[in-house]
Amino acid sequence: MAATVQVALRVRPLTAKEQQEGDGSCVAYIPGQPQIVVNQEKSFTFDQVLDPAATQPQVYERCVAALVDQFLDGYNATVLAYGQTGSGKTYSMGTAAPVGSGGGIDDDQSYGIIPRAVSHLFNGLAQRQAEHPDFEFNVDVSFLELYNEDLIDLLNSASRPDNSRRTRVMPSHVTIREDAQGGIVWGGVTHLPANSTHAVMQ
Ligand SMILES: Nc1ncnc2c1ncn2[C@@H]1O[C@H](COP(=O)(O)OP(=O)(O)OP(=O)(O)O)[C@@H](O)[C@H]1O
Repeated sequence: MAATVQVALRVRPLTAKEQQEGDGSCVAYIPGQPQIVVNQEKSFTFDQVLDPAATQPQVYERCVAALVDQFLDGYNATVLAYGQTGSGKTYSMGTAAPVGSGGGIDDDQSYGIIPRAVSHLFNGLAQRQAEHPDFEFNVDVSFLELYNEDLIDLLNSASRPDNSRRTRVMPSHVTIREDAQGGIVWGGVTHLPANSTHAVMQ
Protein backbone atom coordinates (compact mmCIF):
# COMPACT_ATOMS: atom_id res chain seq x y z
CA MET A 1 0.00 0.00 0.00
CA ALA A 2 1.25 3.50 -0.82
CA ALA A 3 2.29 5.80 2.03
CA THR A 4 -0.52 7.91 3.47
CA VAL A 5 1.34 11.15 2.79
CA GLN A 6 3.28 11.68 -0.41
CA VAL A 7 5.38 14.68 -1.34
CA ALA A 8 5.93 15.79 -4.93
CA LEU A 9 8.33 18.57 -5.82
CA ARG A 10 7.51 20.74 -8.83
CA VAL A 11 10.25 23.05 -10.08
CA ARG A 12 8.84 25.96 -12.07
CA PRO A 13 10.58 27.54 -15.07
CA LEU A 14 12.37 30.84 -14.55
CA THR A 15 9.96 33.75 -14.99
CA ALA A 16 10.56 36.34 -17.73
CA LYS A 17 11.76 38.79 -15.07
CA GLU A 18 14.22 36.28 -13.64
CA GLN A 19 15.54 35.59 -17.13
CA GLN A 20 15.90 39.32 -17.88
CA GLU A 21 17.84 39.75 -14.66
CA GLY A 22 20.21 36.97 -15.73
CA ASP A 23 19.21 34.50 -13.03
CA GLY A 24 20.01 30.83 -13.58
CA SER A 25 18.58 27.63 -12.23
CA CYS A 26 20.24 26.24 -9.08
CA VAL A 27 18.54 22.85 -9.40
CA ALA A 28 20.01 19.74 -11.06
CA TYR A 29 18.09 16.50 -11.64
CA ILE A 30 19.19 12.89 -11.26
CA PRO A 31 17.83 11.04 -14.33
CA GLY A 32 15.33 8.36 -13.41
CA GLN A 33 15.40 9.29 -9.71
CA PRO A 34 12.95 11.46 -7.75
CA GLN A 35 15.90 13.49 -6.53
CA ILE A 36 17.34 16.97 -7.00
CA VAL A 37 20.68 18.58 -6.20
CA VAL A 38 20.67 22.24 -5.15
CA ASN A 39 23.74 24.37 -5.86
CA GLN A 40 25.68 21.20 -6.69
CA GLU A 41 25.98 20.34 -3.02
CA LYS A 42 22.74 19.33 -1.29
CA SER A 43 20.52 16.55 -2.54
CA PHE A 44 16.88 15.97 -1.62
CA THR A 45 14.61 13.01 -2.39
CA PHE A 46 10.83 13.14 -2.82
CA ASP A 47 8.09 10.72 -3.87
CA GLN A 48 8.05 12.53 -7.21
CA VAL A 49 10.03 15.28 -8.89
CA LEU A 50 8.47 17.27 -11.74
CA ASP A 51 10.88 19.41 -13.72
CA PRO A 52 9.97 22.71 -15.46
CA ALA A 53 8.87 20.83 -18.59
CA ALA A 54 6.04 19.09 -16.69
CA THR A 55 2.64 20.21 -17.96
CA GLN A 56 -0.48 20.82 -15.89
CA PRO A 57 -2.14 17.58 -17.15
CA GLN A 58 1.04 15.61 -16.29
CA VAL A 59 1.12 17.06 -12.77
CA TYR A 60 -2.53 16.09 -12.33
CA GLU A 61 -2.13 12.56 -13.67
CA ARG A 62 1.03 11.80 -11.72
CA CYS A 63 0.16 13.44 -8.40
CA VAL A 64 -3.61 13.79 -7.95
CA ALA A 65 -5.73 11.55 -10.22
CA ALA A 66 -5.33 8.44 -8.04
CA LEU A 67 -6.40 10.43 -4.97
CA VAL A 68 -9.68 11.44 -6.61
CA ASP A 69 -10.31 7.80 -7.60
CA GLN A 70 -9.77 6.80 -3.97
CA PHE A 71 -12.04 9.64 -2.84
CA LEU A 72 -14.77 8.24 -5.11
CA ASP A 73 -14.27 4.92 -3.31
CA GLY A 74 -15.00 6.59 0.03
CA TYR A 75 -11.63 7.73 1.38
CA ASN A 76 -10.80 11.28 2.46
CA ALA A 77 -8.16 13.13 0.46
CA THR A 78 -6.23 16.37 0.83
CA VAL A 79 -3.96 18.18 -1.61
CA LEU A 80 -1.69 20.77 -0.01
CA ALA A 81 0.43 23.23 -1.99
CA TYR A 82 3.39 24.43 0.03
CA GLY A 83 6.20 26.76 -0.93
CA GLN A 84 7.61 30.24 -0.59
CA THR A 85 6.02 33.21 -2.29
CA GLY A 86 6.32 33.09 -6.07
CA SER A 87 7.16 29.37 -6.16
CA GLY A 88 4.04 28.40 -8.16
CA LYS A 89 1.35 27.28 -5.69
CA THR A 90 -1.45 29.29 -7.33
CA TYR A 91 -0.34 28.23 -10.82
CA SER A 92 -0.22 24.53 -9.89
CA MET A 93 -3.52 24.52 -8.00
CA GLY A 94 -5.06 26.32 -10.94
CA THR A 95 -7.18 28.86 -9.17
CA ALA A 96 -5.79 31.53 -11.50
CA ALA A 97 -6.94 29.76 -14.68
CA PRO A 98 -9.65 31.50 -16.74
CA VAL A 99 -12.29 28.95 -15.78
CA GLY A 100 -15.65 29.13 -17.50
CA SER A 101 -14.37 31.06 -20.50
CA GLY A 102 -14.95 28.68 -23.35
CA GLY A 103 -13.61 25.14 -23.77
CA GLY A 104 -13.67 22.27 -21.30
CA ILE A 105 -10.96 21.26 -18.86
CA ASP A 106 -9.46 18.81 -21.33
CA ASP A 107 -9.08 21.49 -24.02
CA ASP A 108 -7.06 23.89 -21.94
CA GLN A 109 -3.55 22.92 -20.87
CA SER A 110 -3.39 25.84 -18.42
CA TYR A 111 -6.00 24.43 -16.03
CA GLY A 112 -4.46 23.33 -12.76
CA ILE A 113 -5.26 20.80 -10.07
CA ILE A 114 -8.52 22.21 -8.66
CA PRO A 115 -10.58 22.42 -11.88
CA ARG A 116 -9.15 19.07 -13.03
CA ALA A 117 -10.01 17.38 -9.72
CA VAL A 118 -13.53 18.83 -9.69
CA SER A 119 -14.14 17.73 -13.29
CA HIS A 120 -12.76 14.24 -12.51
CA LEU A 121 -15.06 14.07 -9.47
CA PHE A 122 -18.23 14.93 -11.42
CA ASN A 123 -17.29 12.56 -14.25
CA GLY A 124 -16.77 9.77 -11.70
CA LEU A 125 -20.10 10.50 -10.01
CA ALA A 126 -21.94 10.58 -13.36
CA GLN A 127 -20.39 7.24 -14.29
CA ARG A 128 -21.55 5.68 -11.01
CA GLN A 129 -25.02 7.09 -11.55
CA ALA A 130 -25.14 5.58 -15.05
CA GLU A 131 -24.13 2.20 -13.64
CA HIS A 132 -26.49 2.41 -10.63
CA PRO A 133 -29.64 4.40 -11.45
CA ASP A 134 -30.68 4.58 -7.77
CA PHE A 135 -27.37 6.21 -6.84
CA GLU A 136 -27.75 9.73 -5.41
CA PHE A 137 -25.05 12.24 -4.65
CA ASN A 138 -24.69 15.78 -3.30
CA VAL A 139 -21.65 17.99 -3.64
CA ASP A 140 -21.17 20.98 -1.32
CA VAL A 141 -18.41 23.56 -1.58
CA SER A 142 -16.69 25.62 1.12
CA PHE A 143 -13.91 28.13 0.57
CA LEU A 144 -12.12 29.19 3.72
CA GLU A 145 -9.03 31.36 3.98
CA LEU A 146 -6.77 31.41 7.02
CA TYR A 147 -4.71 34.57 6.69
CA ASN A 148 -2.51 35.52 9.63
CA GLU A 149 -4.87 34.97 12.57
CA ASP A 150 -8.10 35.58 10.61
CA LEU A 151 -10.43 32.88 9.33
CA ILE A 152 -12.27 34.25 6.31
CA ASP A 153 -15.33 32.56 4.84
CA LEU A 154 -14.94 33.45 1.17
CA LEU A 155 -18.48 32.26 0.31
CA ASN A 156 -20.31 34.29 2.95
CA SER A 157 -21.53 37.42 1.18
CA ALA A 158 -23.78 38.51 4.08
CA SER A 159 -20.98 40.29 5.88
CA ARG A 160 -18.98 41.51 2.90
CA PRO A 161 -17.42 44.89 3.69
CA ASP A 162 -18.25 47.49 1.01
CA ASN A 163 -14.72 48.19 -0.09
CA SER A 164 -13.24 44.72 0.07
CA ARG A 165 -13.04 41.95 -2.50
CA ARG A 166 -13.07 39.59 0.46
CA THR A 167 -16.03 38.32 2.38
CA ARG A 168 -15.41 38.27 6.07
CA VAL A 169 -16.81 36.34 8.94
CA MET A 170 -15.39 37.40 12.27
CA PRO A 171 -13.15 34.69 13.70
CA SER A 172 -15.69 33.97 16.47
CA HIS A 173 -18.23 32.72 13.85
CA VAL A 174 -15.96 30.15 12.29
CA THR A 175 -14.46 27.51 14.50
CA ILE A 176 -11.91 24.82 13.79
CA ARG A 177 -11.32 22.16 16.42
CA GLU A 178 -10.38 18.56 16.90
CA ASP A 179 -13.19 16.08 17.58
CA ALA A 180 -13.08 13.08 19.93
CA GLN A 181 -11.68 10.85 17.16
CA GLY A 182 -8.84 13.27 16.45
CA GLY A 183 -10.44 14.51 13.20
CA ILE A 184 -10.47 18.20 12.36
CA VAL A 185 -13.95 19.71 12.17
CA TRP A 186 -15.10 23.23 11.47
CA GLY A 187 -18.30 25.06 12.26
CA GLY A 188 -20.04 28.19 11.02
CA VAL A 189 -18.61 27.90 7.50
CA THR A 190 -20.86 28.35 4.46
CA HIS A 191 -21.50 25.19 2.40
CA LEU A 192 -23.03 25.82 -1.02
CA PRO A 193 -24.49 23.02 -3.16
CA ALA A 194 -22.88 22.68 -6.60
CA ASN A 195 -23.88 20.27 -9.35
CA SER A 196 -21.20 20.85 -12.02
CA THR A 197 -17.55 21.77 -12.46
CA HIS A 198 -18.64 25.15 -13.77
CA ALA A 199 -20.77 25.79 -10.66
CA VAL A 200 -17.92 24.87 -8.30
CA MET A 201 -15.46 27.13 -10.09
CA GLN A 202 -17.99 29.99 -10.22
N1 LIG B 1 4.94 25.57 -13.83
C1 LIG B 1 4.91 26.85 -14.23
N2 LIG B 1 5.03 27.16 -15.54
C2 LIG B 1 5.00 28.45 -15.95
N3 LIG B 1 4.87 29.50 -15.11
C3 LIG B 1 4.75 29.25 -13.81
C4 LIG B 1 4.75 27.92 -13.29
N4 LIG B 1 4.62 27.98 -11.96
C5 LIG B 1 4.52 29.28 -11.65
N5 LIG B 1 4.61 30.04 -12.75
C6 LIG B 1 4.59 31.52 -12.78
O1 LIG B 1 5.42 31.97 -11.70
C7 LIG B 1 4.84 33.10 -11.06
C8 LIG B 1 4.64 32.82 -9.57
O2 LIG B 1 3.72 31.74 -9.44
P1 LIG B 1 2.48 31.76 -8.41
O3 LIG B 1 1.81 33.08 -8.43
O4 LIG B 1 1.66 30.56 -8.70
O5 LIG B 1 3.24 31.61 -7.01
P2 LIG B 1 2.63 31.40 -5.54
O6 LIG B 1 3.42 30.31 -4.92
O7 LIG B 1 1.15 31.21 -5.60
O8 LIG B 1 2.98 32.80 -4.86
P3 LIG B 1 2.30 33.54 -3.59
O9 LIG B 1 2.57 32.69 -2.38
O10 LIG B 1 3.05 34.85 -3.54
O11 LIG B 1 0.84 33.71 -3.91
C9 LIG B 1 3.56 33.42 -11.80
O12 LIG B 1 3.85 34.39 -12.77
C10 LIG B 1 3.21 32.09 -12.48
O13 LIG B 1 2.43 32.26 -13.65
